Amino acid sequence: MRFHFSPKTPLLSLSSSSITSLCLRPFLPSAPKSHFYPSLACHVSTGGNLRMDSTSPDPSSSSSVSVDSVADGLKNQSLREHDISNNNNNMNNENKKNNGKLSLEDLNWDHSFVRELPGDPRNDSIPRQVFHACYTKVLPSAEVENPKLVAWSDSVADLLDLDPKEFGRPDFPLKFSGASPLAGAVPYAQCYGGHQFGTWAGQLGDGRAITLGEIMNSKLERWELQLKGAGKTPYSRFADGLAVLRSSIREFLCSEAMHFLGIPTTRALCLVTTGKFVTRDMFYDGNPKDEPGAVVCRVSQSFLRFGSYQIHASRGGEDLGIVRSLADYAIRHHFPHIENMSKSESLSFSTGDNDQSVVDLTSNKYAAWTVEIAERTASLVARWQGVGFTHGVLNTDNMSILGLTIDYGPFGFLDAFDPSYTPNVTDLPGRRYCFANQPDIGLWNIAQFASTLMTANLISDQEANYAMERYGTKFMDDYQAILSQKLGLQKYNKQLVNKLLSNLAVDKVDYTNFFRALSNIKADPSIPGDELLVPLKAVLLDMGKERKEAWTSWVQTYIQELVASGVSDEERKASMNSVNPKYVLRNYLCQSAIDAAEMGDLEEVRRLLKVMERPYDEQPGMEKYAHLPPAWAYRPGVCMLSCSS
Ligand SMILES: Nc1ncnc2c1ncn2[C@@H]1O[C@H](COP(=O)(O)OP(=O)(O)OP(=O)(O)O)[C@@H](O)[C@H]1O
Ligand SMILES: [Mg+2]
Repeated sequence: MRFHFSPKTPLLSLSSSSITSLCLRPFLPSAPKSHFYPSLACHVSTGGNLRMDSTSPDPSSSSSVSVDSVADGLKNQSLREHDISNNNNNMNNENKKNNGKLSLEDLNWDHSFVRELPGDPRNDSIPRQVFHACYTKVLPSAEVENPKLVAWSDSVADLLDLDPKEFGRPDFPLKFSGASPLAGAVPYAQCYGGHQFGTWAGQLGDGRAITLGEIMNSKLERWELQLKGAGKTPYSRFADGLAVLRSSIREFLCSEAMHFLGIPTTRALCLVTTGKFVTRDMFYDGNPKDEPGAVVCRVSQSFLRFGSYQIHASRGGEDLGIVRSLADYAIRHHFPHIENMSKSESLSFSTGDNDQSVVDLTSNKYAAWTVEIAERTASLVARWQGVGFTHGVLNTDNMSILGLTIDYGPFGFLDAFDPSYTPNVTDLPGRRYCFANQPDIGLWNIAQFASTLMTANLISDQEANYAMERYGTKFMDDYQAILSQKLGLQKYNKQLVNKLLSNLAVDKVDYTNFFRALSNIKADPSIPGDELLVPLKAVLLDMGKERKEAWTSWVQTYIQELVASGVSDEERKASMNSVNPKYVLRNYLCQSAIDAAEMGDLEEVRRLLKVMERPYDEQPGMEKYAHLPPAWAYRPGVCMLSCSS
């Protein structure tokens, strides 16, 4: 694969044939290629094209759930419920209690971001363009009344060395709704920009997320804490700075579900309700609805995004120096191996077939950094494809430089296999961010990022090309390895995979349940043809003769491959079940938990978290969480969502 990249010519005359071949383009509705590859303009265009849905609070609006019923329901949750010792049967945690575990007051804060990078001299939250600065110090300001803890993650507390007993403190919800300050925090909102749906949108920034600072744990890991939904900042533009319980439950649960699936992601420490209502326009009927407000405390080693760099490059002039400072900052704290890169390491790569030029990554740390970001992104997207995760809004402001899944908005896991699936109604016209396009979009976003660094003179066009090339190679390698593991095979068999994906799409087979059931196939070529589909009968539903024959033929080929691999059925089943989850956070499961929580019953959110913490285990008694979506799941707002939340 060879890309031509120059700041002067529009990028992405790129032929990403090797990626698109895996992207099931043949199954997609036709969308003009140019839609996916608009010209690269981040360093020349400053035109705003904001796509955020606005909110219009309307006091006269009717609401299906009254403020009082929810408030009462939430009030009834006694503090005893939040006592983590009642909830935590894990002996390890029991042993660790008070053994190196810290209270909120004892957390080890550091504030490297505000200390090392330029800040906004103003600290008000009036919406404005913030120039020459990476952040604005602002305090959480969401209105709060009797906030309640909805859910929490023991495993994230563990990352922070936080004593899980702290979740039971009466003032915990006040602190994590932002109503009462957390000792040691220095809150700020980050300035960033981004390409939204392929168009440069100018300054975006943390419009409703407020970072409290970074916590250094006993392993000297740095963890940034951020309250999402904590009120307005200078980056809120025309919106309210708030988040609703519905979207916060989705973000909280999916952050943790993805982590336990083994997919790099930002994490979530806790979710609290604010006790106040927030009005949102519903995309499906255009009516405003009052919903309970909420705040999620997100945790990540860093929330730096591609857009964190783009905004400064787009402004040019002295702000180009900020791109460099931000790159130095990221490398220093999050890519120390690159900082310490030894010249003696052999890191030279040929850039093309003719081999006229060689990229030496040891001579430019920014190039090595770009390549690593490209590879991490490729690896992340490959993992998404493996579990059927569709992000829904892969704008460059939602792309983490650490290769983490970030921003759980209108995401969705595939139920029936459909490469053109997008969970985001805003995306329906072009399906830019549909499941099958994610690998290409990852590359498009890397191209924007690389271009940003070129604009700041940190990398050459050759190095940018090389990073994109590495994206393609890494994606292919990881995707093929993941698909092979899912099939229980040591070697990637392209024909077998292509035929399988085609069959899955034709028959709209449930992606998760299919792979889980597949481990029941025995590597026995003597099984008669009419019995071959028996192990799959729960997942291959309502099939005519022709389709049965297509599947039988595929299973026959598959069995031949299994026999050739020589692995025992038991061993293969165990290894397949360790990569093919039984439980994924299907949108309808989220919705059930949301419906219950909005009525004041918080148990379903907590139960769902527990199930999603062990996605690869059978979990007897929890089988209903692996069921296909019921008919009601197809109502608008459940499997199809909007960005506005
Ligand atoms: N209710 C809101 N109030 C203020 N700003 C908002 C609101 N919703 C979204 N934004 C801002 O709009 C931009 C794009 O929104 P997007 O849906 O990607 O982000 P988000 O879900 O708020 O944030 P994040 O990427 O931090 O998870 C971001 O700058 C975001 O902060
Ligand atoms: Mg976002």
